[in-house]
Amino acid sequence: MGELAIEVKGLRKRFGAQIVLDGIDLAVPAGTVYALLGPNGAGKTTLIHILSTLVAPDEGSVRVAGYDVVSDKNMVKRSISLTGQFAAVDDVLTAEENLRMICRLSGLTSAESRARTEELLHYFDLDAAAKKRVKTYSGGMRRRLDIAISLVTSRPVLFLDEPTTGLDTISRRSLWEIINRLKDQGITVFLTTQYLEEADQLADIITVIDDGHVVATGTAKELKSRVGDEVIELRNGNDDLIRTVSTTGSMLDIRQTLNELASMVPQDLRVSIRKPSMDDVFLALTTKEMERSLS
Ligand SMILES: Nc1ncnc2c1ncn2[C@@H]1O[C@H](COP(=O)(O)OP(=O)(O)OP(=O)(O)O)[C@@H](O)[C@H]1O
Repeated sequence: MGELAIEVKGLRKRFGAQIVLDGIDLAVPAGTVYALLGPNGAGKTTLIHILSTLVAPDEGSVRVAGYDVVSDKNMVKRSISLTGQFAAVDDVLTAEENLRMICRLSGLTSAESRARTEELLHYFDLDAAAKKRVKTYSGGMRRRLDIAISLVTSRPVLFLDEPTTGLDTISRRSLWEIINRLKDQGITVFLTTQYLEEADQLADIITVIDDGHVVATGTAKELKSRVGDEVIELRNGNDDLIRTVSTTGSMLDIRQTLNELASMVPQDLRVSIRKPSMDDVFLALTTKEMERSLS
C-alpha cells in the first residue's frame, strides 16, 4: 500500500456512558475516494469530526496527512477541507461574493481572490448563477458552492459528510463527477453517505461501521462477494420484496435453496435471481438495519 492519507488505530470515543466508537482501525491510501457507510447513529459524523480535529479522541492514534490530530492539530487543520451536512453559505450574498469573502478571509490578495473565485465558479459550473443571491439556488447548486468554498485553499484531504443527501439524481451525479475530478488531481476524498449506490459508484474503498465498530472494509466488488455470488429474490403479486437469500448460483444450490424456502413461504411468490447489490451488503452487515427491515 502506498502513502496513507488517513491512519486510525484503536480509536475509541464515548459521550457520557455511551461508547460511540469502539476500537476503529482505518487505513486510507492517499489519492483515493473512501466511503464510510453505516446506519443512523453508527458514529460516522463523530468519526469525521475526530479526523477533522473538531472532536478529540479518547483513545487510539489518529493521523491525517501524516500529522497526529491531537499533538499536531494545527498541521492537520492546514491539510484538510471539511464540508458538513448543512451548507455553510451566506444566503443573502451571491456565489461570487461568498467565494470572494472566504478567499480574502483565507489570506489571498484581492487579485488572487478574484482569480480563485472565477476558477472555482467555473469548476463547479456556477458561472451563470455567480451574480444571483444564494437564496435563489437549488439544493444541488448550494451544495456545489459549499464544496467550492471548502476548496478555496487547496488541501490534500477533503472530508464530505453526506455530500449528496437530499439532492436529486442529476445533482448527485454532477457532484460525483466533481469528486472524481478532485481525486484525479490527487486529493483524498473521505465521505460519509447514506446512499449505497453512491459508495458503489464512487468509492475505491468502502468501510461499513455499525454500533461503533468496523464491520467490513473493501472494494464494492469485494464486499458484494461476501454476500454470495447471486441473490434469489422472492416477490408477491404487488411486487413487494418478501425475502432475499444468497446462493452460489449453481443449479444444485438454487434448487436446494428453493426447496428449503418452499416450506416457509407461499408457493405463488415470484422468483428472480440477480447479482448482489450494496443494499444486500448493508443489510447483511449491519445488525440494526437487519432488525429494522424485519420489524
Ligand atoms: N456531542 C455529543 N454528545 C452526546 N452524544 C453524541 C454527541 N454526538 C453524537 N452523539 C451520539 O453518538 C452516536 C453517534 O452519532 P453520529 O452523529 O456520529 O452518528 P452517524 O453515524 O453520523 O449518524 P447519522 O447518519 O444519523 O448522522 C449517536 O447515538 C449520537 O446521539
